[in-house]
Amino acid sequence: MGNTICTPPNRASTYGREVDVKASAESVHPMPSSVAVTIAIKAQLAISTSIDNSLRKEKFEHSRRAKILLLGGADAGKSTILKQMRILHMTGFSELEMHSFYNYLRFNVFEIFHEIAMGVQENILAVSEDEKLMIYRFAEGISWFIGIEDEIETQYLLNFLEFESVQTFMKLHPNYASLPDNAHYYLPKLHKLLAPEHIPTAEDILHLRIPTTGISEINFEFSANAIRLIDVGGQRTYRKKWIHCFDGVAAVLFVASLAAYDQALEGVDIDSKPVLHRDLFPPVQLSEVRDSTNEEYEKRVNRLRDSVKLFGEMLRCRFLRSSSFILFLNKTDLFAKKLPLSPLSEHFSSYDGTTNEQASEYLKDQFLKRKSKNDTERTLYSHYTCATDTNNVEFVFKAACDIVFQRNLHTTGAMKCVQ
Ligand SMILES: Nc1nc2c(ncn2[C@@H]2O[C@H](COP(=O)(O)OP(=O)(O)OP(=O)(O)O)[C@@H](O)[C@H]2O)c(=O)[nH]1
Ligand SMILES: [Mg+2]
Repeated sequence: MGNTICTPPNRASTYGREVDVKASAESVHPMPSSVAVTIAIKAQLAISTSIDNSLRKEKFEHSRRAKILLLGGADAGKSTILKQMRILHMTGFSELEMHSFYNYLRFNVFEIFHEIAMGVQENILAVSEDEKLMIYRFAEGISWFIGIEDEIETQYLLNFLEFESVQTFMKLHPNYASLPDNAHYYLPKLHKLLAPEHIPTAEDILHLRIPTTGISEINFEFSANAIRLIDVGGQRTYRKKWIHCFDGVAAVLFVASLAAYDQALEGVDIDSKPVLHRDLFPPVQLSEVRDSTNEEYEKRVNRLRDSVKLFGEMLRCRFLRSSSFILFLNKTDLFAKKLPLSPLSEHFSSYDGTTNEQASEYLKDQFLKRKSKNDTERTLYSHYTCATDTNNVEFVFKAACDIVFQRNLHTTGAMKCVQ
């Protein structure tokens, strides 16, 4: 995904060049071997000095950069924030990248339809035989689509949305818990998105769901500060890699999705080939999560509880003790949409509020109270964010940087509430 990763100069290839210099010098001007050796040693020394200088320069560049780490559970919005930084403070996406995102976009659309098909199968009984067959196929996964021409495939996709059962389901469950969050953005503009000539726009790319599996970083300048922003994969299997980034961290931006309060951890935890992966591990069904009264079970499967727990673990991590912690309570747009239809009290039994603001404050408290009483040195800051909204991210990132760089602490607007 075109992340800028700084790699040190390649010593092997440079040494390779040294051999060439020696060989070509000898072939053009044959000379006594002792003179040739002296020249070769001098050339080698010059190359070595130049490598050392560039390594020193790079080390200096890195050391003057503030290292900011994006942490948080899967699907929280970390990579979306990194993409926003590329749009805001770098050159955005190249045309080539824009093109390459088209296939991801189609995958994401399949993923949405797969989830809808699973929901229809479970909740809607009376459908015609034709519809039943198609819904069964989409619920099955993507494999039967392989080999079908793009045009026919697009027709299948567009027809699917017209099915009465699908429309009824979407009306009854517009915020079905395992429906991917980007469904609200992609579904209304499906005709346009699936057209073969369509080149994904920056907004389309911001809504893509591509789980991060490794560690990526970008370097950029912001308000006279040099920043090194690092993004990691939030799925549990990838968290063991995080430790490699914990050295010299100026700040942790911990991203948590507020909209995850009714989502099951296992159900939404997907791999880079989401549909195929789900064939092997079917999602935890919505009814299972809702009906659960066992707190231990809820803890195990609720995505937001997992995020709260993870936040506590990061706060206690000894390598991050001197890092600032800024909590991004993300996906405020989806949270506001789903709250009236999926009450918070059904998932967090101690919640007894009624408004959007009370619900978001309650969830914020769940995070903030994870800070140990002995941790008196650090102040926790939090923001409500919508990572797909470029203006909002620009604002909160600036506020976060003010905190990180110890400036304008009193005017950051931290703890801003959801509107
Ligand atoms: N509507 C909405 N969608 C969001 C928001 N933030 C992120 N998303 C979407 O949520 C999905 C997941 O976002 P990512 O940025 O890939 O999540 P991540 O934290 O990097 O996930 P991992 O790489 O698995 O750790 C994408 O489809 C994003 O477009 C938000 O504030 N609002
Ligand atoms: Mg990511």
